[in-house]
Amino acid sequence: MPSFAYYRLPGKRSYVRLFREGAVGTLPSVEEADGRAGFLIAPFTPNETTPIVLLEPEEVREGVVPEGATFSLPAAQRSENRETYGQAFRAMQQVLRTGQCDKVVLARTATMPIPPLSNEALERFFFAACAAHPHAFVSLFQTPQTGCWLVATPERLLTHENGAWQTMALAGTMACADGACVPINAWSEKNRREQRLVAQYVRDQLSQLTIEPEESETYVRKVGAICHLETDFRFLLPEGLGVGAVLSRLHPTPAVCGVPTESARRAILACEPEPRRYYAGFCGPLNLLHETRLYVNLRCLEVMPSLLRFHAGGGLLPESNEEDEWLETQRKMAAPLEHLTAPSSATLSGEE
Ligand SMILES: C=C(O[C@@H]1C=C(C(=O)O)C=C[C@H]1O)C(=O)O
Repeated sequence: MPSFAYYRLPGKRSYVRLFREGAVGTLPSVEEADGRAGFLIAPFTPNETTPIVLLEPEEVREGVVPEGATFSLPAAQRSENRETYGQAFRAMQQVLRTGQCDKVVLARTATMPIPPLSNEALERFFFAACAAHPHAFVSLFQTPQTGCWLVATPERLLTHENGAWQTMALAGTMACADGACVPINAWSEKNRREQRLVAQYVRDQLSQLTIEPEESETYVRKVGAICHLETDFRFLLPEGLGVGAVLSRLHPTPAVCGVPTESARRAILACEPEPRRYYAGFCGPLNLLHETRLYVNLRCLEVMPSLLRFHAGGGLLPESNEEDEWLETQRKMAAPLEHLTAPSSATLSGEE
Protein backbone atom coordinates (compact mmCIF):
# COMPACT_ATOMS: atom_id res chain seq x y z
CA MET A 1 0.00 0.00 0.00
CA PRO A 2 1.55 3.34 -0.98
CA SER A 3 1.71 5.99 1.73
CA PHE A 4 0.89 9.66 1.46
CA ALA A 5 0.42 12.72 3.62
CA TYR A 6 -1.17 16.01 2.71
CA TYR A 7 -0.74 18.95 5.06
CA ARG A 8 -1.64 22.63 5.13
CA LEU A 9 -0.13 24.92 7.76
CA PRO A 10 -2.44 27.31 9.68
CA GLY A 11 -3.28 30.46 7.74
CA LYS A 12 -1.69 29.27 4.47
CA ARG A 13 -3.33 28.74 1.10
CA SER A 14 -0.64 26.36 -0.12
CA TYR A 15 -0.43 22.71 0.82
CA VAL A 16 2.15 19.94 0.54
CA ARG A 17 1.58 16.38 -0.67
CA LEU A 18 4.13 13.71 0.19
CA PHE A 19 4.12 10.30 -1.43
CA ARG A 20 6.03 7.09 -0.87
CA GLU A 21 5.58 3.83 -2.76
CA GLY A 22 7.96 1.80 -0.60
CA ALA A 23 7.74 0.66 3.02
CA VAL A 24 7.48 3.35 5.69
CA GLY A 25 9.90 3.31 8.62
CA THR A 26 9.13 3.42 12.32
CA LEU A 27 11.08 4.99 15.19
CA PRO A 28 11.60 3.27 18.57
CA SER A 29 11.14 6.59 20.41
CA VAL A 30 10.69 10.28 19.63
CA GLU A 31 14.30 10.94 20.70
CA GLU A 32 15.28 9.08 17.50
CA ALA A 33 13.60 11.84 15.47
CA ASP A 34 16.73 14.00 15.88
CA GLY A 35 18.47 14.56 12.57
CA ARG A 36 15.73 12.80 10.58
CA ALA A 37 13.45 14.36 7.98
CA GLY A 38 9.94 13.37 6.96
CA PHE A 39 6.32 13.49 8.04
CA LEU A 40 6.26 12.31 11.64
CA ILE A 41 3.17 10.55 13.03
CA ALA A 42 3.22 9.63 16.73
CA PRO A 43 0.42 7.83 18.59
CA PHE A 44 -0.85 8.71 22.06
CA THR A 45 1.13 5.72 23.42
CA PRO A 46 3.57 3.88 21.13
CA ASN A 47 3.23 0.08 21.01
CA GLU A 48 3.45 -2.69 18.37
CA THR A 49 0.07 -1.88 16.81
CA THR A 50 0.58 1.90 16.88
CA PRO A 51 4.27 2.65 16.30
CA ILE A 52 5.85 6.06 15.73
CA VAL A 53 5.96 6.40 11.95
CA LEU A 54 8.26 8.54 9.81
CA LEU A 55 7.11 8.94 6.23
CA GLU A 56 10.25 9.82 4.26
CA PRO A 57 8.79 10.99 0.96
CA GLU A 58 9.97 9.82 -2.47
CA GLU A 59 7.89 12.58 -4.03
CA VAL A 60 7.01 16.05 -2.73
CA ARG A 61 4.41 18.22 -4.47
CA GLU A 62 3.35 21.70 -3.43
CA GLY A 63 0.07 23.22 -4.54
CA VAL A 64 -2.65 25.71 -3.67
CA VAL A 65 -5.91 24.62 -2.04
CA PRO A 66 -8.68 25.28 -4.60
CA GLU A 67 -10.83 28.31 -3.70
CA GLY A 68 -14.17 27.33 -2.05
CA ALA A 69 -13.40 23.58 -2.05
CA THR A 70 -16.36 21.47 -0.87
CA PHE A 71 -16.93 17.81 -0.19
CA SER A 72 -20.20 15.99 0.45
CA LEU A 73 -20.75 12.83 2.41
CA PRO A 74 -24.21 11.20 2.39
CA ALA A 75 -26.16 12.31 5.46
CA ALA A 76 -25.78 9.75 8.26
CA GLN A 77 -26.08 9.68 12.04
CA ARG A 78 -23.03 9.29 14.27
CA SER A 79 -23.35 6.09 16.23
CA GLU A 80 -22.21 6.52 19.83
CA ASN A 81 -22.76 4.90 23.20
CA ARG A 82 -23.81 7.24 26.00
CA GLU A 83 -23.93 4.41 28.57
CA THR A 84 -20.35 3.31 27.88
CA TYR A 85 -19.22 6.94 28.27
CA GLY A 86 -21.09 7.15 31.60
CA GLN A 87 -19.29 4.07 32.91
CA ALA A 88 -15.89 5.44 31.89
CA PHE A 89 -16.77 8.84 33.39
CA ARG A 90 -17.66 7.27 36.74
CA ALA A 91 -14.44 5.24 36.75
CA MET A 92 -12.47 8.45 36.10
CA GLN A 93 -14.36 10.23 38.87
CA GLN A 94 -13.07 7.57 41.27
CA VAL A 95 -9.52 8.16 40.05
CA LEU A 96 -9.96 11.90 40.68
CA ARG A 97 -11.80 11.64 43.98
CA THR A 98 -9.31 9.21 45.48
CA GLY A 99 -6.56 11.69 44.60
CA GLN A 100 -4.71 9.44 42.11
CA CYS A 101 -4.96 12.29 39.57
CA ASP A 102 -5.63 16.04 39.78
CA LYS A 103 -6.84 16.08 36.17
CA VAL A 104 -7.49 13.40 33.60
CA VAL A 105 -8.64 13.65 29.98
CA LEU A 106 -11.42 11.20 29.11
CA ALA A 107 -11.93 10.49 25.40
CA ARG A 108 -14.43 8.42 23.45
CA THR A 109 -15.17 7.42 19.88
CA ALA A 110 -18.17 7.42 17.55
CA THR A 111 -18.63 6.05 14.05
CA MET A 112 -20.53 7.08 10.94
CA PRO A 113 -21.08 4.92 7.84
CA ILE A 114 -19.62 6.21 4.57
CA PRO A 115 -19.24 4.83 1.06
CA PRO A 116 -15.67 3.79 0.16
CA LEU A 117 -13.58 6.86 -0.76
CA SER A 118 -11.21 6.84 -3.73
CA ASN A 119 -7.84 8.61 -3.46
CA GLU A 120 -9.30 11.41 -5.54
CA ALA A 121 -12.22 11.74 -3.07
CA LEU A 122 -9.75 11.78 -0.15
CA GLU A 123 -7.90 14.67 -1.80
CA ARG A 124 -11.17 16.62 -2.13
CA PHE A 125 -11.99 15.78 1.51
CA PHE A 126 -8.62 17.28 2.52
CA PHE A 127 -9.14 20.43 0.38
CA ALA A 128 -12.62 20.97 1.84
CA ALA A 129 -11.26 20.57 5.39
CA CYS A 130 -8.58 23.19 4.58
CA ALA A 131 -11.24 25.61 3.32
CA ALA A 132 -13.45 24.96 6.37
CA HIS A 133 -10.65 25.38 8.95
CA PRO A 134 -8.37 28.17 7.71
CA HIS A 135 -6.61 28.60 11.09
CA ALA A 136 -6.10 24.91 11.87
CA PHE A 137 -3.26 22.61 10.93
CA VAL A 138 -5.00 20.31 8.45
CA SER A 139 -3.61 16.95 7.39
CA LEU A 140 -4.77 13.78 5.72
CA PHE A 141 -2.31 10.93 5.95
CA GLN A 142 -2.31 7.24 5.17
CA THR A 143 0.35 4.65 5.90
CA PRO A 144 0.13 0.87 6.37
CA GLN A 145 0.85 1.28 10.10
CA THR A 146 -1.53 4.15 10.88
CA GLY A 147 -4.39 3.73 8.42
CA CYS A 148 -5.97 6.91 7.05
CA TRP A 149 -6.67 9.95 9.25
CA LEU A 150 -8.03 13.44 8.69
CA VAL A 151 -6.94 16.05 11.26
CA ALA A 152 -7.97 19.72 11.59
CA THR A 153 -6.31 20.67 14.86
CA PRO A 154 -5.86 24.00 16.66
CA GLU A 155 -3.11 22.73 18.99
CA ARG A 156 0.59 23.22 18.36
CA LEU A 157 2.89 20.75 20.10
CA LEU A 158 6.24 22.07 18.86
CA THR A 159 6.97 24.28 15.87
CA HIS A 160 9.87 26.37 14.66
CA GLU A 161 8.60 29.72 13.44
CA ASN A 162 10.19 33.14 13.00
CA GLY A 163 13.51 32.04 14.44
CA ALA A 164 12.18 30.49 17.67
CA TRP A 165 10.57 27.31 18.96
CA GLN A 166 6.97 27.52 20.07
CA THR A 167 4.51 25.46 22.05
CA MET A 168 1.22 26.23 23.78
CA ALA A 169 -1.06 25.35 26.68
CA LEU A 170 -4.53 24.99 25.15
CA ALA A 171 -7.35 23.77 27.40
CA GLY A 172 -10.73 24.66 28.84
CA THR A 173 -13.71 24.56 26.49
CA MET A 174 -16.85 26.66 26.14
CA ALA A 175 -19.43 26.76 23.37
CA CYS A 176 -19.58 30.10 21.53
CA ALA A 177 -22.99 31.65 22.10
CA ASP A 178 -24.24 33.00 18.72
CA GLY A 179 -20.87 32.27 17.19
CA ALA A 180 -19.13 34.92 19.32
CA CYS A 181 -15.89 34.50 21.25
CA VAL A 182 -16.51 33.98 25.02
CA PRO A 183 -14.87 36.91 26.90
CA ILE A 184 -12.07 35.98 29.31
CA ASN A 185 -13.99 37.08 32.44
CA ALA A 186 -16.86 34.65 31.61
CA TRP A 187 -14.68 31.54 32.15
CA SER A 188 -15.30 29.34 35.20
CA GLU A 189 -12.60 28.64 37.76
CA LYS A 190 -12.80 24.96 36.69
CA ASN A 191 -11.92 25.78 33.06
CA ARG A 192 -9.14 28.13 34.16
CA ARG A 193 -7.69 25.48 36.47
CA GLU A 194 -7.77 22.87 33.68
CA GLN A 195 -5.75 25.24 31.50
CA ARG A 196 -3.39 26.41 34.29
CA LEU A 197 -2.41 22.78 34.92
CA VAL A 198 -1.32 22.50 31.28
CA ALA A 199 0.59 25.81 31.35
CA GLN A 200 2.38 24.78 34.57
CA TYR A 201 3.29 21.41 33.06
CA VAL A 202 4.81 23.11 29.99
CA ARG A 203 6.85 25.48 32.22
CA ASP A 204 8.04 22.57 34.40
CA GLN A 205 9.02 20.38 31.47
CA LEU A 206 10.90 23.17 29.70
CA SER A 207 12.60 24.16 32.93
CA GLN A 208 13.91 20.58 33.32
CA LEU A 209 15.62 21.15 29.98
CA THR A 210 17.01 24.48 31.31
CA ILE A 211 14.73 26.39 28.93
CA GLU A 212 13.21 29.64 30.18
CA PRO A 213 10.48 30.46 27.67
CA GLU A 214 8.87 33.80 26.89
CA GLU A 215 5.22 33.46 27.79
CA SER A 216 2.11 35.24 26.46
CA GLU A 217 -0.89 36.30 28.51
CA THR A 218 -3.60 33.64 28.69
CA TYR A 219 -6.27 34.54 26.14
CA VAL A 220 -9.43 33.14 24.56
CA ARG A 221 -9.02 31.35 21.24
CA LYS A 222 -12.08 30.73 19.08
CA VAL A 223 -11.90 27.43 17.20
CA GLY A 224 -14.99 26.98 15.05
CA ALA A 225 -18.05 26.76 17.29
CA ILE A 226 -16.07 26.43 20.56
CA CYS A 227 -13.52 28.48 22.48
CA HIS A 228 -10.44 27.49 24.47
CA LEU A 229 -7.98 29.24 26.77
CA GLU A 230 -4.47 29.51 25.37
CA THR A 231 -1.03 30.53 26.63
CA ASP A 232 1.82 30.62 24.09
CA PHE A 233 5.48 29.84 24.83
CA ARG A 234 8.53 30.84 22.75
CA PHE A 235 12.08 29.74 23.33
CA LEU A 236 15.48 28.94 21.85
CA LEU A 237 16.97 25.47 22.18
CA PRO A 238 20.04 25.31 24.41
CA GLU A 239 23.24 24.20 22.65
CA GLY A 240 23.31 20.43 22.11
CA LEU A 241 19.63 19.83 22.83
CA GLY A 242 17.63 18.07 20.11
CA VAL A 243 13.99 18.35 19.11
CA GLY A 244 13.46 14.74 20.25
CA ALA A 245 14.31 15.59 23.87
CA VAL A 246 11.76 18.43 23.88
CA LEU A 247 9.09 16.26 22.27
CA SER A 248 9.57 13.46 24.76
CA ARG A 249 9.25 15.96 27.63
CA LEU A 250 6.15 17.69 26.27
CA HIS A 251 4.11 14.79 24.93
CA PRO A 252 1.55 13.94 26.25
CA THR A 253 0.66 17.26 27.90
CA PRO A 254 -2.21 17.43 30.41
CA ALA A 255 -4.31 18.91 27.57
CA VAL A 256 -4.73 15.33 26.33
CA CYS A 257 -3.54 13.14 29.23
CA GLY A 258 -3.63 14.51 32.79
CA VAL A 259 -1.74 15.30 36.01
CA PRO A 260 0.37 13.49 37.08
CA THR A 261 1.13 12.15 33.61
CA GLU A 262 1.83 8.51 34.44
CA SER A 263 -1.20 7.98 36.70
CA ALA A 264 -3.42 9.69 34.12
CA ARG A 265 -2.00 7.57 31.31
CA ARG A 266 -2.68 4.41 33.34
CA ALA A 267 -6.25 5.54 34.09
CA ILE A 268 -6.85 6.30 30.40
CA LEU A 269 -5.58 2.88 29.31
CA ALA A 270 -7.70 1.19 31.99
CA CYS A 271 -10.96 3.19 31.67
CA GLU A 272 -11.38 4.23 28.04
CA PRO A 273 -13.28 1.51 26.12
CA GLU A 274 -11.51 2.17 22.78
CA PRO A 275 -7.79 2.59 22.16
CA ARG A 276 -6.83 6.14 21.17
CA ARG A 277 -4.37 4.97 18.51
CA TYR A 278 -3.14 8.16 16.79
CA TYR A 279 -5.75 10.43 18.40
CA ALA A 280 -4.03 12.71 20.96
CA GLY A 281 -0.66 11.81 19.46
CA PHE A 282 0.98 14.32 17.13
CA CYS A 283 1.94 14.73 13.50
CA GLY A 284 3.53 17.12 11.03
CA PRO A 285 6.60 17.88 8.97
CA LEU A 286 9.97 17.28 10.64
CA ASN A 287 12.87 19.06 8.87
CA LEU A 288 10.85 18.96 5.65
CA LEU A 289 11.10 21.88 3.22
CA HIS A 290 13.19 23.55 5.99
CA GLU A 291 10.32 23.31 8.46
CA THR A 292 9.42 21.49 11.67
CA ARG A 293 5.76 21.98 12.57
CA LEU A 294 4.27 19.35 14.84
CA TYR A 295 0.64 19.51 16.00
CA VAL A 296 -1.47 17.47 18.43
CA ASN A 297 -3.84 15.04 16.66
CA LEU A 298 -7.17 16.47 17.79
CA ARG A 299 -10.43 17.20 15.95
CA CYS A 300 -9.57 14.16 13.90
CA LEU A 301 -11.19 11.09 12.44
CA GLU A 302 -10.02 7.78 11.08
CA VAL A 303 -11.19 7.14 7.54
CA MET A 304 -11.93 3.42 7.33
CA PRO A 305 -13.18 1.51 4.25
CA SER A 306 -16.86 1.97 5.10
CA LEU A 307 -16.94 4.25 8.12
CA LEU A 308 -15.47 7.28 9.80
CA ARG A 309 -14.33 6.85 13.40
CA PHE A 310 -14.36 10.10 15.38
CA HIS A 311 -12.31 10.63 18.54
CA ALA A 312 -12.76 13.44 21.07
CA GLY A 313 -12.16 14.01 24.75
CA GLY A 314 -12.16 16.59 27.48
CA GLY A 315 -10.33 17.33 30.70
CA LEU A 316 -12.00 16.17 33.93
CA LEU A 317 -11.51 17.58 37.42
CA PRO A 318 -13.18 16.13 40.55
CA GLU A 319 -16.11 18.56 40.19
CA SER A 320 -16.80 17.82 36.48
CA ASN A 321 -20.36 17.07 35.44
CA GLU A 322 -21.00 14.01 33.25
CA GLU A 323 -23.62 15.52 30.94
CA ASP A 324 -21.59 18.72 30.37
CA GLU A 325 -18.53 16.66 29.50
CA TRP A 326 -20.54 14.45 27.12
CA LEU A 327 -21.84 17.55 25.32
CA GLU A 328 -18.29 18.90 25.10
CA THR A 329 -17.12 15.72 23.35
CA GLN A 330 -20.09 16.01 20.98
CA ARG A 331 -19.13 19.54 20.04
CA LYS A 332 -15.50 18.55 19.51
CA MET A 333 -16.52 15.56 17.39
CA ALA A 334 -18.62 17.75 15.14
CA ALA A 335 -15.59 19.98 14.51
CA PRO A 336 -13.75 18.12 11.72
CA LEU A 337 -16.85 17.99 9.50
CA GLU A 338 -18.01 21.51 10.43
CA HIS A 339 -18.66 23.76 7.35
CA LEU A 340 -17.45 20.94 5.18
CA THR A 341 -20.14 20.83 2.56
CA ALA A 342 -20.55 24.54 1.86
CA PRO A 343 -17.91 27.08 0.77
CA SER A 344 -16.32 28.50 3.91
CA SER A 345 -17.20 32.10 4.68
CA ALA A 346 -14.25 32.39 7.08
CA THR A 347 -11.44 34.64 5.95
CA LEU A 348 -7.79 34.25 6.71
CA SER A 349 -7.66 37.54 8.58
CA GLY A 350 -10.60 36.75 10.90
CA GLU A 351 -11.14 34.03 13.45
CA GLU A 352 -12.11 30.59 12.30
C1 LIG B 1 -8.92 16.47 24.09
C2 LIG B 1 -9.35 17.37 23.20
O1 LIG B 1 -9.06 18.70 23.29
C3 LIG B 1 -8.17 19.19 24.29
C4 LIG B 1 -8.86 19.31 25.58
C5 LIG B 1 -9.52 20.48 25.91
C6 LIG B 1 -10.35 20.55 27.18
O2 LIG B 1 -10.31 19.61 27.97
O3 LIG B 1 -11.06 21.56 27.38
C7 LIG B 1 -9.40 21.63 25.11
C8 LIG B 1 -8.55 21.64 24.04
C9 LIG B 1 -7.66 20.53 23.77
O4 LIG B 1 -6.43 20.73 24.39
C10 LIG B 1 -10.11 16.97 21.97
O5 LIG B 1 -10.36 17.83 21.13
O6 LIG B 1 -10.44 15.79 21.84
